Amino acid sequence: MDLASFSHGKRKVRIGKVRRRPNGVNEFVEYVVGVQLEGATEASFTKGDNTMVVATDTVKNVCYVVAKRDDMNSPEEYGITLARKFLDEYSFVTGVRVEALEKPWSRAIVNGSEHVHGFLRGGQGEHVGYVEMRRLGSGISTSVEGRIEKLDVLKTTQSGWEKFYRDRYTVLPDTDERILATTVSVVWKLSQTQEVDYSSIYRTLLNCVYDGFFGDPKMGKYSPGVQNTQYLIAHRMLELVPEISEVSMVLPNIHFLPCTIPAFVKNKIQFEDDVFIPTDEPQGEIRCTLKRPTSLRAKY
Ligand SMILES: O=c1[nH]c(=O)c2[nH]c(=O)[nH]c2[nH]1
Repeated sequence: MDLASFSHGKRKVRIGKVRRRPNGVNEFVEYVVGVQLEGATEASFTKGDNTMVVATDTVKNVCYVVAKRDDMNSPEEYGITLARKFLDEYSFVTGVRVEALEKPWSRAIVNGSEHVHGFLRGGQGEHVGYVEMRRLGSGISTSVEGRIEKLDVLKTTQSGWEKFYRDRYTVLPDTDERILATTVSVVWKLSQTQEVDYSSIYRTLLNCVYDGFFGDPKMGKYSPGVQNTQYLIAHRMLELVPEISEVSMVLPNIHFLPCTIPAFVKNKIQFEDDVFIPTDEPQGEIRCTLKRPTSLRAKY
């Protein structure tokens, strides 16, 4: 029997970090980190020989050592520093995969002013950095992905789903008026990993989601379907951020059903796009990946 693939590490390493600025303002970030190490550790699986295995407890400790030294400005940067530390420290480790997820905390506003050291669990989704670093000849190869996860968004109008394919199994009527709700997941690949402002890219891409999904604050923007809205958001992301080569999005369509329960019908109460029944499942699931055409890829 062949041992086809193997690695080991720690997941769910939770780290909180306070940056105390000289002006008395404190910043706070919380990360949840996962690390997998690759190397010649077959013997620990096949023979119980652990001599070349960095204990997962040590892996966890290294996460905290790097958190002490790194500014933790973005999950991507922290992931790069952490992956590099494992390769520098352990010559027998050949590859590292790091996932760092930033939990959303936002500064508290008290009586209209930003608090210097108070934070609220904020609801703007989660920012994840994913780094793979491997020894390659005498050098090191690095690939970095950023992600937005668990970003719940909803709009109460300016959404429809019409003129889709119909057959004898179709019951859904056309509509140009519905609630559109989803939990946004985006993954973007970086075509360069040095001198990248990962936080700024994250904020720009988050804004692409807001802009593409909600549209103008007064007017909104009509969505003819999750497919088109998703495509336009990903397209705008690639237009605005030259450092990314590829964007993938997964958008569930979380259905809010018109409330037409028998009590409504019996009492001649009309549904007027007002009372809905929120549902958890089933959900539509719409996916796409957009890549920059090869000829237009930035040359780094
Ligand atoms: O935006 C949508 N895309 C679909 O593919 C679909 N299918 C469906 O039943 N409702 C919707 N809505």
